[in-house]
Amino acid sequence: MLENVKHVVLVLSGKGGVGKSSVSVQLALTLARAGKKVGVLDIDLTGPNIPRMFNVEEEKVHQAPGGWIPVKVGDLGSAGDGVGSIECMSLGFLLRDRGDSVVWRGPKKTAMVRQFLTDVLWGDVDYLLVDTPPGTSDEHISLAEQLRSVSPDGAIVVTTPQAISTADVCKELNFCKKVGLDILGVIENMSGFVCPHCSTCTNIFSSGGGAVMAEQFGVDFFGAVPIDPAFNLMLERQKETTDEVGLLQRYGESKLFPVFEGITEKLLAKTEKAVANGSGNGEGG
Ligand SMILES: Nc1ncnc2c1ncn2[C@@H]1O[C@H](COP(=O)(O)OP(=O)(O)OP(=O)(O)O)[C@@H](O)[C@H]1O
Ligand code: SF4
Repeated sequence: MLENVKHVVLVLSGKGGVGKSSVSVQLALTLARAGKKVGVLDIDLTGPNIPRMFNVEEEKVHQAPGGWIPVKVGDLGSAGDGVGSIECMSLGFLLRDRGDSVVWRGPKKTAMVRQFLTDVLWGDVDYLLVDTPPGTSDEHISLAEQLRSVSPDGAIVVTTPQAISTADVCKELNFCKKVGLDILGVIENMSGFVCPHCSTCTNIFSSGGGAVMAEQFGVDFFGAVPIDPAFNLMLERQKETTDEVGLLQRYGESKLFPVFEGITEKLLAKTEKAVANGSGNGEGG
């Protein structure tokens, strides 16, 4: 139920493993630091990573009379005044065994996604980020058509420098056009490597292609995000961390945070301008 959701933003990629889920998580953290109430809907049925990344994989989803109640990410801590909130919903919460994988055929997946879009009791949410399964196949086209029913503000396309040198990104952008999804912006992830010893950022692969490609397609380039092993460690060590410092504050110290602050500013400028012009998520207020 999306009545109280102001903006719906899809996070897409043509290929798996390019960092779609970590981009969704970082957008959520940065938006929450900016005071926004954020929902993350993980419909990546083959690899529902969001619960693990937010360290809520042991949580149970409760069923209320009107639908599922999303799981609140509890350990955000304080990162100053006016901090928002994050809640999430993922197929991962519904699998009996966390190690189970989903080997469903198209119609069953489509039914599950429909249920996820209609039967989750989101409260007042400023931004609902939808982490979608990777790909541009026929199955994804029908999924994207379903997603259009929730009147998204548009899609953020995640790519990597390697993908830019192939036809993958063009395929992704053409896919969005074909299914009538607005592209809010492109993010080039894994663009360079932040050394864990001296913090120097080195371009391992070519970089800058994302910006050039975005220009060629006439879409906005939101930013280039380097690989930072410390970011992975931060997520992995959440269970062992016993100090009072919450996830928002810890992420605020990450080398990737300033990059996502820039990306989030562009997202806010674009989506809030659309509302001012009267073309935001049709479901929300
Ligand atoms: N910029 C980055 N710095 C460090 N690690 C990263 C970065 N981006 C992604 N990763 C790591 O790479 C791995 C794959 O990323 P992620 O799960 O976000 O990709 P995905 O595109 O969502 O994959 P899938 O297609 O399986 O859903 C994860 O372990 C993630 O933490
Ligand atoms: S980036 Fe280069 S100089 Fe810096 S620690 Fe790593 S290897 Fe050494």
